[in-house]
Amino acid sequence: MVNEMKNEVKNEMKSEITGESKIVTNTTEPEIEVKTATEETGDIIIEGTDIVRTFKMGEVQVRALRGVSVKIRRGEFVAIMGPSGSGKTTLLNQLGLLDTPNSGKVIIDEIDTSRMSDKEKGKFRLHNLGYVFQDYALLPELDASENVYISLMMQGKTKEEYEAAAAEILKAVGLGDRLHQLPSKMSGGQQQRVSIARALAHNPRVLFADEPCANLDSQTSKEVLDLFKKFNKEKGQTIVMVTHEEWHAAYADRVIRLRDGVNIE
Ligand SMILES: Nc1ncnc2c1ncn2[C@@H]1O[C@H](COP(=O)(O)OP(=O)(O)OP(=O)(O)O)[C@@H](O)[C@H]1O
Repeated sequence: MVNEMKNEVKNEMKSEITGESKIVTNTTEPEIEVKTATEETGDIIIEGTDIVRTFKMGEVQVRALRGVSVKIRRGEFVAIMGPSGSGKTTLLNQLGLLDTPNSGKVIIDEIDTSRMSDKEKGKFRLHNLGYVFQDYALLPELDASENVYISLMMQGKTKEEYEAAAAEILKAVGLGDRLHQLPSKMSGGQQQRVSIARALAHNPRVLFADEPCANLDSQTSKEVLDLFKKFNKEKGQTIVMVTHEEWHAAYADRVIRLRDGVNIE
């Protein structure tokens, strides 16, 4: 069953990665100012410099990012915040190598990713980065464990290794008793936990989360954010999370705020 799903998974991952399914209606041109990382010389894991991303929509050019520079330190929990259309997802996608900027650089762990081919980027993402999306992006035909270990299979781990790793991380997110449950039998919060387990199973250098609580009620959102905080504090997991909820900022060490031409920090 899992083997049969591999191609489908690859295609789904591809469309997730390319953002092909995203519907974009906002054609305004936001101006952006960013509360950039501090001048501290801590251990920088991500350095984005002068990132420009422009989208063409027919005759209209949407300048989503107008030269954004950010530094994120290893072990930091950073929230990217700002009003709708201010470029939060676009910035996350550049930092997470899900999209390519028109100009500017993204350096991850001293690796200049602008020199990578698409294939190299794909491999880098698979082995080094983890993603959580607002719609969970789980494969409905696979149970929790299979959803988690499919990317470990693709990385070439043995059956013993990937089954053990999936069980361990699902236990860590509080789903140790639901390894073989299908997503359709789970609540939204539980599905998001599976997707967090999937994102963390290979110990990524950075976890990227795009509005992970957008479809969850406040209590479940709190549980998901508590989980992020736990992995951040206990494992030193670097997390970059897009959110528009002000109360989520309290979970982050720092906020990168995008706003139409105004730095409100
Ligand atoms: N693929 C695309 N094609 C055309 N325009 C796009 C595309 N992606 C984003 N944009 C535009 O770029 C700008 C920034 O979009 P982005 O999704 O990054 O903002 P956001 O801050 O994440 O917004 P929201 O909070 O509503 O998700 C918007 O004007 C948006 O319409």
